[in-house]
Amino acid sequence: MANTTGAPALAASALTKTYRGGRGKPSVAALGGLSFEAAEGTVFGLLGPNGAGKSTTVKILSTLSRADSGRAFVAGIDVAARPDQVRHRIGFVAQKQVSDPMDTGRENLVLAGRLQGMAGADAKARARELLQRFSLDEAGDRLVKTYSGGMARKLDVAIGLMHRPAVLFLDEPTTGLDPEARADMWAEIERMSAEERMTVLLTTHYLEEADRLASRLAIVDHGRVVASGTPEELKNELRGDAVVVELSHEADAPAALASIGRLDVLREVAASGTVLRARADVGASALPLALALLEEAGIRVASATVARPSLDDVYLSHTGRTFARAQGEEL
Ligand SMILES: Nc1ncnc2c1ncn2[C@@H]1O[C@H](COP(=O)(O)OP(=O)(O)OP(=O)(O)O)[C@@H](O)[C@H]1O
Repeated sequence: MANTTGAPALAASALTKTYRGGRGKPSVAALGGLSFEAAEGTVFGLLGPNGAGKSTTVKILSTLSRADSGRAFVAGIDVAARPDQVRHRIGFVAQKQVSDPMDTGRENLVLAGRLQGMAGADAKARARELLQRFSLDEAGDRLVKTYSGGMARKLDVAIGLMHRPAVLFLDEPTTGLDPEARADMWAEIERMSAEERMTVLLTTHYLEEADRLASRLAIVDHGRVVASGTPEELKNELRGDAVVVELSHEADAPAALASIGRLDVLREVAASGTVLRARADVGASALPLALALLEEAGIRVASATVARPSLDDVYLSHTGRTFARAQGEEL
């Protein structure tokens, strides 16, 4: 279903949402004025640690939940005012498995198509096409309970695609998959977005996944977008190289910070556990100076690297903490 309005495929504007506690539990402010726009035909990534507010945003955009304030649009249609119109245009692949393990893959697909109002022959043809596309054609007539985790996840994505949605929501599509199944899913998502010419909203807490798949992304932290752009733009915002030094002992971190903090070739020096991070215009010449100072102070170093900025550095520069640490805080 093409979007002929010229509006962005997806738009969220100043969304807020607080989950009321009840029974003595405190309220949780999940979204605190979240805004972004995604252009038609692109993969847009919402990247953030667990609890950042990604799923809440997806639920609001896909009409499953209502915002307390702010507005959300799919293909220019207000999701709160016209949820039925929005539902026809979207596919939603939730974190939990939706397929019935006691049916075959093909039966699951055909049923999903019929529930979406497709005629029987059309649903069967589309099921055949999607089983082939996701390399599930040989497994298509087996019960889903015999599928691997990666196969079941691909079937869930295919179910979301049955009615040819204009926008597909993929909520954490590779969580729980092993590295091989994850790489396979990435290749499928890339192929799918190219072939189906759909807009995909991908939520993920994997930096590598966002970097690889999203043409644009918004980094979400505590219910707000803290940075957005293409992965390259976000990384280019950070001038210079990342210098990373891992200490042998976390107890040395304060002394190490004080020591290398004196170097004026280093900026944004920060410690997180045993890891010290800083930025330098020329990392390769700043690193030996830093190591010399640490040695002078009697501080043992486990490893040291110089790298081009990563999305982790972008996250750190906007939130003051590393992605891994933010992830840990929420678990
Ligand atoms: N139904 C609910 N009731 C109460 N609190 C909720 C509910 N759903 C989410 N929350 C809270 O709202 C905040 C945002 O959660 P949300 O699921 O949107 O984050 P997320 O970024 O998608 O994380 P995850 O990757 O773990 O799903 C979290 O603090 C979470 O605990």
